[in-house]
Amino acid sequence: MDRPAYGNNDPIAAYATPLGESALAVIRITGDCSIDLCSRIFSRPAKLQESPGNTLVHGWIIREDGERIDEVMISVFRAPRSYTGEEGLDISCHGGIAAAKAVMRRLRTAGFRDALPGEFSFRAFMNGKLDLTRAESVMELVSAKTDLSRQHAVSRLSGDLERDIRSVKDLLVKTLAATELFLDYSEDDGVSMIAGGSPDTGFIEDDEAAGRMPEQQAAETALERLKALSASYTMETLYRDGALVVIAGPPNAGKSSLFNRLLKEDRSIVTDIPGTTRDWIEAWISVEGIPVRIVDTAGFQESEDPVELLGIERSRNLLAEADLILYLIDGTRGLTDDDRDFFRNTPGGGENSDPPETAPGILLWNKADQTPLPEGLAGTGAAAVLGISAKTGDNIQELNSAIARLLESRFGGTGEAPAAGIATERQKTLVDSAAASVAEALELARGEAPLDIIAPMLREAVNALGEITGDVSTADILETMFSRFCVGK
Ligand SMILES: Nc1nc2c(ncn2[C@@H]2O[C@H](COP(=O)(O)OP(=O)(O)OP(=O)(O)O)[C@@H](O)[C@H]2O)c(=O)[nH]1
Ligand SMILES: [Mg+2]
Repeated sequence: MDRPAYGNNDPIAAYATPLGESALAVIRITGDCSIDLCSRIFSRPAKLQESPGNTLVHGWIIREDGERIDEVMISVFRAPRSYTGEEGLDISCHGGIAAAKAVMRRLRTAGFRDALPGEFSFRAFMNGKLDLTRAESVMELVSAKTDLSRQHAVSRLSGDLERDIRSVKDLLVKTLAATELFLDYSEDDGVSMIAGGSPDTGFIEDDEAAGRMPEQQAAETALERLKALSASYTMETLYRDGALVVIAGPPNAGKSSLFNRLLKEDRSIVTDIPGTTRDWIEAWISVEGIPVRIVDTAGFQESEDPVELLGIERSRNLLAEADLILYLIDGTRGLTDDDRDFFRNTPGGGENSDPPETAPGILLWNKADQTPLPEGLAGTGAAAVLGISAKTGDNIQELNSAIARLLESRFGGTGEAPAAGIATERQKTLVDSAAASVAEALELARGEAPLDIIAPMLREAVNALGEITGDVSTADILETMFSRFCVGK
């Protein structure tokens, strides 16, 4: 395979921690002769050169004239027992911009070049330390927003997805091998090359009736598993990217109070003056492990004030983008015609809204501490109705569960505990392409098409799956993928 423009095993260096005031900063280096090169700018060169892998060495990074730059601890890694599979060092220097930059400058003069984005993981892949699904999960882990998204990324990093993909691939290889073997015999002996063959060729066992290909059951199982993997993608995007949940409703209903309650922080201004919130305000929260971008909006009301009107218009625009709407009413005032109209006319309002795929809405009867939710409040078209108190926190736990369940079902969840599935657009495209090829192969077999037309479809599917793990990959694909990583990873 051609190597991408990432180059060879040059000694490279990168900040592994953000540049800023902190106790420590870590600079990673890897590549040919990196230990030797680093020892030339280190106060104890012999000690560093002799250090076995997975040990720590204390000393100073020094200038050419011997002046000390910073006191550091160096973790030594020897090939192949390192993240990249090459020899390398993690230099822990003092935190703060000046110290880390000075060490980095010194490394450049010693012969290290700055690493490109993803270059460390790229080398790990090239040296067989990670397959592509694991390499991708490294970035997912770095950007995980909640504990659950971290768990899913860790599962992929541990190889769960890789194993799953490889086992589906094995099923297809079984069908492909049997099909090709059958083709080889057919060519030699001039027997039927139609799927399933004809019973009198003697090549087809009794259980392989016409309209079937050899080892067809394996291909059928593979197709089912590919479909399930493809369906897992939307749920994974929910855990990875999160969802937009908008709090809307009439003025003074308690929207900002609810926003603060969900955030567990007094962020949005609360007063008893209707029209307090004029522009929307947002924050990220975790709702049962789902990252949620929650937005507090201006209450809908007639107004002459151009600023308030703009705020209301922005609120309405946000509703169109929302994945879920929390429509809050003031229970002490009860449900008004305007509230019913909201569920009838607004995108997101009710099952019969048009278009139907817009967000569901939960009707929240707030201030239930003063006026409890009346029984049998029906006919609103809301996906759920709950009495809550933003002030006392009553029923907020139930609200969190309702939000999580509705988001999961909107993102294709089945109600079962989520298992880690496919996580990137790249994986999804390849899984879909493999599924399409297998489906076509099965369709052709059912139509008793010749096996020499079917075999290439199976091969395409096997190749697509190989591309997911990186067994089959081109320089272009690798370059595009790793360049999305951050520097130092
Ligand atoms: N009793 C009671 N009062 C509440 C509750 N939630 C909010 N309030 C009060 O209702 C008033 C309005 O609350 P806000 O949170 O500012 O309402 P809002 O919907 O953001 O109002 P606007 O920004 O003006 O649209 C405040 O005086 C709150 O203290 C509740 O659950 N129970
Ligand atoms: Mg408000």
